[in-house]
Amino acid sequence: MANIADSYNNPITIAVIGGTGLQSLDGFSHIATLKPTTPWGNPSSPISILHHDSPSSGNPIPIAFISRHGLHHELAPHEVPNRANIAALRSLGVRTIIAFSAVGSLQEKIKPRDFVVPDQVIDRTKGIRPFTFFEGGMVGHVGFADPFDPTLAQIVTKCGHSLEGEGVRLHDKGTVICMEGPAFSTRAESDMYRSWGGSVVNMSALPEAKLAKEAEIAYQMICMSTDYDCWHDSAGDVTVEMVMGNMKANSLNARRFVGAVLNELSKEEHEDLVLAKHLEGGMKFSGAVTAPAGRSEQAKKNIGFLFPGYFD
Ligand SMILES: CSC[C@H]1O[C@H](OP(=O)(O)O)[C@H](O)[C@@H]1O
Ligand SMILES: Nc1ncnc2[nH]cnc12
Repeated sequence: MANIADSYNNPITIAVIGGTGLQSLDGFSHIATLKPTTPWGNPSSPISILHHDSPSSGNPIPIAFISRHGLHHELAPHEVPNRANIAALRSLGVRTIIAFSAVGSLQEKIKPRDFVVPDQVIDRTKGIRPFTFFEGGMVGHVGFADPFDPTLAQIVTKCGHSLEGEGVRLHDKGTVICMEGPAFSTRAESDMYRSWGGSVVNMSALPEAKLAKEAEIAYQMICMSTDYDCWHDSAGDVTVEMVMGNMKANSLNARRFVGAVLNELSKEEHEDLVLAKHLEGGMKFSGAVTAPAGRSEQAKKNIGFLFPGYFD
């Protein structure tokens, strides 16, 4: 086996966060394994740096990969260190994240193994997960009307559609209900989410998407339906076996989907998007409200890790 380095000296702009059943990304050269630490602790897993050969330039593009629930799925949804994950990725240079999630379907037309590129989210977490970088002496309010990045979404949906007919079915909009878990929903909750217009349900979209937004990172989740939760008359109530079974059966398509997105993002024409130029400076110029005299030393240190030099 080739030597895997423990450092990587060039900036890495694109990351993939893998969820249930997607704890690694095969088919890429594994160049380095990094173990960064942040003011918010350590990420869910060591960060694998993978080289992806850009089909347009032929040059290798580095991709950072984190396994959301740890290398062996040892972290429950409410235990995922989301702030450490996002801060560690940002500190490596990451400005674009493709996040993968196994979800329950709330609509008949979203069948198990279908993919959904959501454009909205409803928060049903219970406030027990740390959900912001801006606290303890530095207040900030980020716009969250579009929780996912609309331009990145266009690229992701185009890539997904290009795989259709090869076993991939894609829905290019949808509302994710992010529930607390780890227990699955009651039938009354599942019916309520359907009445709200929810498309799919998971336990991971938040605060991940919110923290990425605060960190000025373009973020899009790709969901793969694994079950009909517990509202469906004949499909049977969701179980872990159902989720894992469908994830495993369709993992090749999930990996092909992610690979197609990485191929597209590595094109020069997307350079500004991948660097999230459209988000750059948002927190500095309009997000943070605390006047210099009110900022605590600790908050300055923490926010300085995320945005070196922004608030000096
Ligand atoms: C194992 S079933 C519930 C679990 O699956 C999803 O994980 P992820 O979003 O990381 O793919 C869901 O959000 C729950 O955490
Ligand atoms: N039914 C469900 N509810 C919440 N998270 C899920 N992940 C996969 N299926 C799910």
